[in-house]
Order: sequence, then C-alpha cells, then structure tokens
Amino acid sequence: MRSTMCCGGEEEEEGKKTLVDVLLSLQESDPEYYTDQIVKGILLTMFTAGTDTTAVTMEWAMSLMLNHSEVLEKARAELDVHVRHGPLLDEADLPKLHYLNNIIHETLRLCLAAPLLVPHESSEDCTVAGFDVPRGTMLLVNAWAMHRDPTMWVGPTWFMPERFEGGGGKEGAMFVPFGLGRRGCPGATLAMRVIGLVLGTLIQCFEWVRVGEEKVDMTEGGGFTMLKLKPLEAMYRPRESMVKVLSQL
Ligand code: HEM
Repeated sequence: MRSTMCCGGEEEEEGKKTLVDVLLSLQESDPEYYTDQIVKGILLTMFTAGTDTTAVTMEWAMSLMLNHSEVLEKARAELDVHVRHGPLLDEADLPKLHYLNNIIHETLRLCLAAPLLVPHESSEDCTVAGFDVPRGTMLLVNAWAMHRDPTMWVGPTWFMPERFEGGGGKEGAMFVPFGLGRRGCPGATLAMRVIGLVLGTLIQCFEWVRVGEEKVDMTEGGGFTMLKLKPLEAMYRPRESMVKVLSQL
C-alpha cells in the first residue's frame, strides 16, 4: 500500500488515483479516523462484498449470451459503432452502450448474485403486507421471485434485454438486484461500470462460441451468492480486426 502511494506520488494525474491512494491521502489528512484498521476494513469489505458478486454476474451474462447468439451479435454491433475513445473500449464509451447496459440489467433480473439480498432484522414490531412482524425477526427479501413474477414481467423466464428499453417490467414491477434504501448496495455503480467494461471488452475483442452444440447449462448452485452449478466453459478467438490491437497490449 505504501509503495503504491510513493510511486503514484504528487505527480500522479488526478484522474489516475487508485482507491488505495485516496484512502492513504485521507489517512494523512485525518489520521485519527482513517487508522490502518479502518483502511484495511474498507478494502476487505470491498473484496468480500464486491468480488464474487461482480464475477458471477459476468459469468451468468456470458452464459446467457452464448445461449442467445443474436444478443451477442447485437451487443458487438453496438460496440463497433460507439467505441470512439480508443481502439479498446473505455469507461467514457459506456454511457452510449444502452444495449450492453440492458444485457447487464436483464442478467441481474434473471440471475441475480444475491437472490435473497442480505438478511435484515426488524428493529421494532411492525406489520408488513398484513403480517405482524415482531422486533428482532430475521427478514429475507425474495428478489429472485420478484424478478420472475409473471404478473409483473412479460415472459418472466425469457432472456430479453430489449425489455429494459421501456424501463423494465410493468408498472409496479420491482427490480432490486442491489437491494434498496439505506442498506442497499453501496457498490452498485462501481459494479455496473466494471461489468460493463469487462463484458464490453470481451465482446469487442473476441469471437465467442459454446464448446459444443448443447446450450450452456444454466442450473443454479446453492449458497449465499448464486453461482452457476457448472462453471462456464466457452471457446474464443481474437476478432480479426482486433489482432493487432491485442498484440500491442
Ligand atoms: C453485481 C454486483 C453486486 C451485486 C449484485 C450486489 C448486491 C448487493 C445486495 C443485494 C446487497 C444487500 C442490499 C440489501 O440487503 O438491501 C449488497 C450489499 C452490499 N454490497 Fe453489494 N453487490 C454487488 C457489488 C458490490 C461491490 C462491487 C461492492 C463494493 C466494492 C459491494 C459492496 C457492498 C456492501 C459493503 C454491502 C453492505 C451494505 C450495508 O449493509 O449497508 N457490492 N450488495
């Protein structure tokens, strides 16, 4: 951590600071609050809450696209039109990539990383939808079922990124892959950017196909984070137009 700061130093451009740089400069300006323990705690939380969730969402998205090659093609066409900030996709290109964004939303609707969100506890006696909930009850939100509610979503089990062009489901449909309210996911924006950049780059640079004729197995595994029961295996090769760019990386 310290060597990163020393190498980044004062000359480092403002926009190129890493999170560790920022935390260490906060520690310099407010050492009593930003102790080593606090800094390590923030980093640990980001790793534990942000790594599996983000990685598994990308794995589900790739799996869904491999089973729906027309979606993959459409995403690639969009990238070819809108990537303007360099030969490779850049963060600045993301706002233009509406279809890619819709793919991520549709993936998070069908294959949300935390299907029951995170357990909460009622701090007071309360009534929810007519049910009396005593103080201290563990409360789970079945977001998985809400995202597949047939009264709220047309063809709830279909993979149809286009549905998000009109904002998603019917009026009142709940889309809550990151939870809601003050305990909602603080990493949602970061996650959407990372997933957009990684998925977009994979689609922009490589041709992807399934290993065989069979569709990718979409069976869900158990556990707190909804992993694929069988990890994704796929075949890829660099797109001809990207070979030169890739060889210069
Ligand atoms: C696709 C990626 C992600 C998904 C689907 C996701 C989903 C969630 C969900 C459902 C919750 C619980 C919200 C609730 O119960 O209302 C949560 C909490 C949290 N997430 Fe994420 N998350 C993702 C990425 C990240 C990233 C990248 C970070 C940080 C770098 C992060 C940090 C956290 C933290 C610290 C909490 C606990 C918040 C609290 O209890 O106040 N998450 N996330």
